[in-house]
Amino acid sequence: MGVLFQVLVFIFLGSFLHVIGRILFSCWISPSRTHLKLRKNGFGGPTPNFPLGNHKEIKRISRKAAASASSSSNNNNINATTFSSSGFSKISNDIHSSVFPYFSQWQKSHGKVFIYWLGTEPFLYIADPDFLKEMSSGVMGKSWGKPRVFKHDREPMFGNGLVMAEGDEWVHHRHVITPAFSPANLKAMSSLMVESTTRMLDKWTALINSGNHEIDVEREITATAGEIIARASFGMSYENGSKVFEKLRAMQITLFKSNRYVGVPFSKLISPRKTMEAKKLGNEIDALLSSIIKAHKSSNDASSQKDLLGLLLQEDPVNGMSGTKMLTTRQLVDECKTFFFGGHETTALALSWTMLLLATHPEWQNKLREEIREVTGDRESTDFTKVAGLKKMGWVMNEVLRLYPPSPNVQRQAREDIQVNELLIPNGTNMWIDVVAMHHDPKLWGEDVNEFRPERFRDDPLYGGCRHKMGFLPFGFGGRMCIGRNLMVMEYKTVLTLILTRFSFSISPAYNHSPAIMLSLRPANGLQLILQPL
Ligand code: HEM
Repeated sequence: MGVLFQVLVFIFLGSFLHVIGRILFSCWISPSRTHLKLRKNGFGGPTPNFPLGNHKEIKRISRKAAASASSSSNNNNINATTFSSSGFSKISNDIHSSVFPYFSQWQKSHGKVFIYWLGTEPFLYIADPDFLKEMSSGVMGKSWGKPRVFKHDREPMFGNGLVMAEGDEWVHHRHVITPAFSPANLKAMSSLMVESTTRMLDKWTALINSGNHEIDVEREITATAGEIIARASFGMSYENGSKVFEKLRAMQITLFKSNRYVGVPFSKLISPRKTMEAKKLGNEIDALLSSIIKAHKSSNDASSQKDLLGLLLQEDPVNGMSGTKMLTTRQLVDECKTFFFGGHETTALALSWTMLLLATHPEWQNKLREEIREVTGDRESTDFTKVAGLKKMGWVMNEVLRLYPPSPNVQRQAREDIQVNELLIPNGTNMWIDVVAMHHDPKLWGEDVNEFRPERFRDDPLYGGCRHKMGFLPFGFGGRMCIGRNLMVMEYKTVLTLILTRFSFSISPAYNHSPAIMLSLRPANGLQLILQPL
């Protein structure tokens, strides 16, 4: 008995010490090593504290910025929307210091490349396109990882879908999914886009006819983009699409609206209710999507073969494998979540910010209407190829993506040591690429950087005259660049064409200009516009 007891105590103590050792290694020794190697390169940064890293400072600076924004707003100052007696309104597009106040402040003392800490995870902050180019030039898409700390945090939302997959698994998924975005497949989705948008616009007309001219267009467009992605990508009915959409939205709010301590060990225990809630929503969404996939597999409906899910389930013509073998049901569920989320919110935000900027620049509303008339020939035409040829609309789109990039940052984690000239970025380094900072950098864009000037893209349609090719990254960079960008462009042009041919719009006095980050860059209080039928 005595010996058995001693053995049990020994095993218990051994396991306990093993667990403590592992925690110490992953929370302290390994990140400190990475940090030391990075410091050796001469990178500076704010001083971290164990175990919160720079979270405290981030919160303090954010609180201060919010307080000063609210007092400026009361004084009709920097971020406020201002109205003159004629009703003309003006907004400030100088948003970096309000959406990322801590980065903006740290940049002043530490430059455009520095180290900061989220909990026990060191991050290399990058807002220098030259450094980014040097760092990424020799690295293939499949060699980049995504920060494990975010994967963990966002697991209920994306699972291990394409956004999060790595290595050979990422190559396989990207290879299977890419053909689904071919021009022919996109064309087939175009009529669904027109249908869903027309339904939304008919609702707007009904609201206006009942005397309500003020509409929160962000809410409306987000719901419609959700419907479009649900129908076009997965052949979901409007009802099923709405169910998934509502649950994903609830999960996003649960995960990203509250104060979070990403990277802090055991941080999920700080708010167990939220963690449980996100997990429960995640399971419900998975169950719903599994049943949709099952129904899809047994469906003989020809139209369901053409949507994204249908294409993923089709036979591989070369290897004769069915999609079920190409991707497992678990993988399909994760891809559905990834596309549903990544595919509607970003596009809806691009359209919403466009509505805001066009509301404050009525001359551009007119220019676009004129172009639509010239290119499409008649008011109601949304012909896929004609809409694709709307050049000025393309400039407007790029300028909006520059000023208000829906994906405000891009992340990477090194999966091998990376040499940048004489510097070494060690394997495991997390990277945070600040897209908002680069898109608002006067050194890259000139002194008019915060002005809405779509004509920047007239002579340089890809980079808008940016002084560095890596300075304009609305869709990311390299092999991991957004797979849905062509779908987005088509949806953007189709929806905007339909809106502009039916309505003119201006900002409502109810609108409060507060761009904020909730994973994406969004208007914190919706986007209220006053609409007039044409
Ligand atoms: C305005 C609209 C959009 C914006 C601003 C946007 C932006 C981005 C960005 C910044 C990335 C990360 C790229 C990187 O890491 O280098 C990305 C990746 C991705 N996007 Fe988009 N996106 C948009 C629309 C869409 C649409 C419509 C879909 C799908 C229907 C989509 C699906 C994806 C997927 C699956 C990835 C992961 C690609 C990979 O890692 O291989 N996105 N997007």
